[in-house]
Amino acid sequence: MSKVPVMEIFGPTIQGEGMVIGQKTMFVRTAGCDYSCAWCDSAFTWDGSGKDLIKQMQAEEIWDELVRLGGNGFSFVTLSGGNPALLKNLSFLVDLLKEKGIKIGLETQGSRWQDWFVDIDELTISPKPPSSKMNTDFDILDSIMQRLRDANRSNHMSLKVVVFSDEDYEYAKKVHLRYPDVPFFLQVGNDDNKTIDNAQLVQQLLTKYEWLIDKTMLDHEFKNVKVLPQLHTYIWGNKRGV
Ligand SMILES: C[S@@+](CC[C@H](N)C(=O)[O-])C[C@H]1O[C@@H](n2cnc3c(N)ncnc32)[C@H](O)[C@@H]1O
Ligand SMILES: Nc1nc2[nH]cc(C(=O)O)c2c(=O)[nH]1
Ligand code: SF4
Ligand SMILES: [Mg+2]
Repeated sequence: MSKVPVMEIFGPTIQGEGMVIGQKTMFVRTAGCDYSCAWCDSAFTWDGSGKDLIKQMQAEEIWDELVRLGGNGFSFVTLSGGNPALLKNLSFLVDLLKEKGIKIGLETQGSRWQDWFVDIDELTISPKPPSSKMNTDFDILDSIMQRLRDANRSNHMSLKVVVFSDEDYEYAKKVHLRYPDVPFFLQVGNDDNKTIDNAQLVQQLLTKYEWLIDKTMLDHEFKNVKVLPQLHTYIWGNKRGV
């Protein structure tokens, strides 16, 4: 059937990350991931802790929920997870959103390809650095980047690497230099993704943001790059569904 496992639908909120940071958007978060990043801030999508929240939904049901939450006050929907790229059937939702005139964003890590990627307006590929404990399959990543280029999607995609350490930073640079023409974003890692002490979290994140900016500004090999915070964490901390 044409259903997909949905973990949560929320919004309107702002896109807190990457190429369309600040964009008013709704979110559809799918369940399941082929990775298990050490610092995943959405581990409930894959570690079993959120399994009772998973709903198998048709595209029309997802649309109804988006409209129930957002009324006619939204024009952008971001698909995230988990890894939405595990789900061939998301093509039905992508088609429906296009039909409704809604712009679509996607967050994925670059481990899987889906044909519906070419219909995404703002596609973020976020390969994972060493601190995640995941290994990047660069053959797969190369083929995804090539397919997107071949489909003339270069203006609709970007790379985003989350950085927690010097080693992560070097990995990020390697990714950037491998695909130098693709818009590239560095993002501050949140290594305290359980705390409810927002004041302390923000202090910590600001310090790390300054560290990442300082490092990048002194680096002559990293030229055309944007250094961003994970904006929503500076506003809502680790709260879910925002
Ligand atoms: C939860 S993931 C879901 C989409 C997809 N699985 C991916 O990783 O790109 C969405 C984004 O959040 C980032 N992220 C996850 N945990 C984070 C953390 N603790 N600090 C900063 N960014 C994080 C990921 O790197 C990714 O760019
Ligand atoms: N506001 C907000 N922006 C986000 N950008 C990427 C998110 C994600 O979890 O994929 C996310 C999220 O969960 N909330
Ligand atoms: S790839 Fe994304 S959702 Fe999957 S574990 Fe890593 S950060 Fe979490
Ligand atoms: Mg998130």
